[in-house]
Amino acid sequence: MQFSKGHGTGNDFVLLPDPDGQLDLTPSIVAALCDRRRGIGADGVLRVVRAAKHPEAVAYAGAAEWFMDYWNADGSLAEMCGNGTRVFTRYLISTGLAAPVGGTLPIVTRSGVVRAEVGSAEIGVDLGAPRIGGGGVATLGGLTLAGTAVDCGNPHLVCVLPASIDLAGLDLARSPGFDSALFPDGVNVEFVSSAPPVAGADLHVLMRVYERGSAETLSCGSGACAVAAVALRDAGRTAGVVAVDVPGGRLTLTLDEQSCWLAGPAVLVAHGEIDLAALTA
Ligand SMILES: N[C@@H](CCC[C@H](N)C(=O)O)C(=O)O
Repeated sequence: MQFSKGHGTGNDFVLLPDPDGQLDLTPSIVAALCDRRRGIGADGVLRVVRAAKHPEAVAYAGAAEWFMDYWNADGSLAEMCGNGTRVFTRYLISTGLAAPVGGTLPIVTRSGVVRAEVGSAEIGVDLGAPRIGGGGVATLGGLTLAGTAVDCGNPHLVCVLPASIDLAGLDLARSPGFDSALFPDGVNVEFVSSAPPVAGADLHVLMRVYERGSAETLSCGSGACAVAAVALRDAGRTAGVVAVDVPGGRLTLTLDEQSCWLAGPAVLVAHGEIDLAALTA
């Protein structure tokens, strides 16, 4: 089976072209593909399938041709993947499967249709306005950290660290604890600290994330949207540009009441063939 490998600020994906929805993709195949020793290795899988050919996307086939069928590294499904939509767009354009019209390309996700905007190096995507919810807590080692629930299509808990806690020193080798009554389907947990001002942004923060289904990753686009929304709220603003530095690079978030543009690099690094039978043997 053909595959490509790509990443957005180090959040990496295996892309599987399956335009007619014929591949019987299973959680165990996804987990094997994402295995960094026995498989290709990735934070998730993006199956590239026509919306008209996938039962979860067919209702949107009039609005967008392609469905990003996103799977986490552990084989679970997620509603949204911000960096995934940007890498998916790069793949569609570079393979000639789609071309932007007026610079934009619509993509179907489990969370509805998002609009990607294609620049030469960067790809931006409008994930829609994040919905800020109530408070929650994350536990990590001996720490109990206050957070804010944010819905970006998928669930997030944004924990802004007190100045006394060093972001780089957090041990994210294991999942943080969270309130499963508040997040019955699990949650992506972001840890945030402030950073000195940078040109072109109203606010600048540092972020690490422990992703539902993928453990700690170098970047999370929807997580960066959630973090930017909380940073703007805490600054008493409803709109603005937030630079979010993740271990894999910089994402730029531009928010107003209606939209959240997530922009950053999206690159394809490999194309090849994988033996699915050997992978799961
Ligand atoms: N890395 C992604 C988010 C992927 C899905 C997430 N792990 C979940 O289960 O919700 C991003 O860039 O948004």
